Amino acid sequence: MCTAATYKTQDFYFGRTLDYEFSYGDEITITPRNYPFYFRHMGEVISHYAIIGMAHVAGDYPLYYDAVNEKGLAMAGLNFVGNAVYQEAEEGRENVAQFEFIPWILSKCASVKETREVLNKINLVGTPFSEQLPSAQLHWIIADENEAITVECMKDGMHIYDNPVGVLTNNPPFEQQMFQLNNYVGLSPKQPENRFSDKLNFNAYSRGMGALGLPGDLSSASRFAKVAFTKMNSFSGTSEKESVSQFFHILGSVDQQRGCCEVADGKFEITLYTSCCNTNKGIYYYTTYENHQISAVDMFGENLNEKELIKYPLIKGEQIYWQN
Ligand SMILES: C[C@H](CCC(=O)NCCS(=O)(=O)O)[C@H]1CC[C@H]2[C@@H]3[C@H](O)C[C@@H]4C[C@H](O)CC[C@]4(C)[C@H]3C[C@H](O)[C@]12C
Repeated sequence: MCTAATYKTQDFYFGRTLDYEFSYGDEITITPRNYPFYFRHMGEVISHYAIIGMAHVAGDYPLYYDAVNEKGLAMAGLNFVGNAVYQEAEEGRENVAQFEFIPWILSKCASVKETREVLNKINLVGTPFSEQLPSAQLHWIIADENEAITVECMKDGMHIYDNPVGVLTNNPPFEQQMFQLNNYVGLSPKQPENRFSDKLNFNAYSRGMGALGLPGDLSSASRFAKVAFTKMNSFSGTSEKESVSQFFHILGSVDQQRGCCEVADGKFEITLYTSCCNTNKGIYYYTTYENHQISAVDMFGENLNEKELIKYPLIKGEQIYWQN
């Protein structure tokens, strides 16, 4: 399972949890402006916007999971198993392989508005990256500081939804996730008022009872409601540190601990990493399952006119600050 969210204070933040039972070998990867992209069906793009994000780099190609470009457009792919259906390549259309989707959009679009136009022309195809890395069944959230959308390719074609809540998890399809939020309309961060019956006396014996009924399990539909409630009611200062801290708390509401989601005998899905990107400043913050200290890579700290990928391995292992 995975969860993605957006958050706006002074700047705009975008990030995700990557929940899985193993890592593909992920690195913070900066694709500078002159790294040549060779798109399988669309040819070469020599110069483009710079991108920073989490990727598995295979054969010098950045297979991005989530990323943001230098214009502040952000995008993440999350599992959509059993629902994602890609098309066959067609003559005369902009055929983009599923693994190229993030590079294709982030290399050329500066906003969601521009993305919508590019999406109208795309035919998202299932061409695999390699025999070892076949097509992943995903859906995507794409966001800038003004709006967010969800893109789902299903058997009846590509759907582009406005995403007013700015979150995405996994199954079921996005329209159903949004519909199910109706179940929680009565929840509130305030203490509950008695609407049950004026013939009974109630005692709000604990704080937090206004949100009683908010799910806490790890299913995708439950995480959608949990993180939507947390994000929509989130309150923080607007400084960088306060915003980043709050963002990690928002995604912390759907963190997966080893042991609670068994996907095969003795194999557990966990939150391998959590990311938070300041899309305005091009800074990629992250924590990993074993390292709660926030680490960061600043895209603009690099020479973005280079041609070679710039990679930073994840810092793993707890960084404990001893006070005596
Ligand atoms: C496994 C990841 C998604 C995690 C997730 O959503 N878990 C939910 C589990 S569940 O459904 O709810 O059960 C996805 C997100 C991005 C994916 C990667 C990216 O799409 C980039 C390439 C794409 C290649 O086609 C396959 C390898 C790959 C390197 C992908 C491997 C894997 O499918 C990733 C890492």
